[in-house]
Amino acid sequence: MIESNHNPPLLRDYTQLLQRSRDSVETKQRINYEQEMEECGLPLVDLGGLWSMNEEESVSCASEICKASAEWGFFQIVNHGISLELLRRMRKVQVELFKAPFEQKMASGLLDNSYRWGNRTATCPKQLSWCEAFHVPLSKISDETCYGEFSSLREVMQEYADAMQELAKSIARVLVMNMGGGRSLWEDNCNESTCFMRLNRYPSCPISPEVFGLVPHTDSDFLTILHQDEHVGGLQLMKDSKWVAVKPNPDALVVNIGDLFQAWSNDVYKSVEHKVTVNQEVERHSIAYFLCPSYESFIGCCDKESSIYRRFTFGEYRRQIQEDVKDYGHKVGLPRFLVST
Ligand SMILES: C=C1C[C@]23C[C@@]1(O)CC[C@H]2[C@@]12CC[C@H](O)[C@@](C)(C(=O)O1)[C@H]2[C@@H]3C(=O)O
Ligand SMILES: O=C(O)CCC(=O)C(=O)O
Ligand SMILES: [Fe+2]
Repeated sequence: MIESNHNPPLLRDYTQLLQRSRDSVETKQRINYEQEMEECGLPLVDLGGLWSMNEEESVSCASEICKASAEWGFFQIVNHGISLELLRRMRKVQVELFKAPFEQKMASGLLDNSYRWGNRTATCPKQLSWCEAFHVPLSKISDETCYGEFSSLREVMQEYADAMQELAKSIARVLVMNMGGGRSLWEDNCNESTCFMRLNRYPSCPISPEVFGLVPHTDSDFLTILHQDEHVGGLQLMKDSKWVAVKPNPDALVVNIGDLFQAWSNDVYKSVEHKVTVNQEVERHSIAYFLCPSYESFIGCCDKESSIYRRFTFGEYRRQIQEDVKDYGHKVGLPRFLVST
């Protein structure tokens, strides 16, 4: 593939590393495995029940959310209250943004300098991500100076972030109440300035399935709401020690539990590993909204007596991840914070 001037130079930068390991058994096994993947339907929750005045309906909807969070760590939601018109408008500006020349995305300070691409610190092919992203702190979304010539982005980003914030909080409230928790955990610590929004683009990839779109990871937040591409699949998650692919549902958003809810619930809710594969012919877009607390917030456990994780702040957690990515090429995550280690 000739890398057009809006694509990051992924192939050029990855070539050496790939050539060195092309013949390895590990790479060959991984490629065979990817080609055999089947699609699955995630638990589907109709959020209509949650907004309903009928108590039986709202109790049953809440219990579906909690069951899926404990058994899958992932579910899809319909009737979520976010208009299709807003989702499409946001997707349209996202597509336009990524069409900007690579140099401009890299160097013009766009969206608080939040542009990232690939993983050039990787030491083996399984650490390579074939993607570019803007990982934007919500505190910067209203700041006009972040947008440069993309000033029309601001209004829709703000509208999208506000809508996602409300939705994420409604789901988090259900999960907290189910464990008998009060409002203190996140109502006071997560707000419109502590969360993140990540705009992802996975360019078509001539060497798929040799590299991932996004390497296997768990999210480092309370929960994530994902608006994935309506037609192009690629998201896979771990279920019963096997990778399963998520079939795109144009009417649904995908919700997944992050590390912080797993820690807070003492492993009742599961922060499940997921990854993205790439496609030889078509590109894929997605937007993730991460519900996060402020860096100073302590992530305790709802049951302080029997907590399996030590208390830590979100800032401490993020720093440890960055250190581990630097030292080992990947995130270690919650196991680092177990009381017994
Ligand atoms: C190299 C890495 C950065 C990352 C953790 C990881 O080991 C693998 C995936 C990355 C990711 C993607 C989703 C989220 O944006 C993120 C915060 C996460 O939890 O996993 C990032 C991590 C990061 O940027 O620190
Ligand atoms: O693009 C996707 O489907 C998933 C993205 C993701 O996992 C993330 O941004 O954390
Ligand atoms: Fe993720």
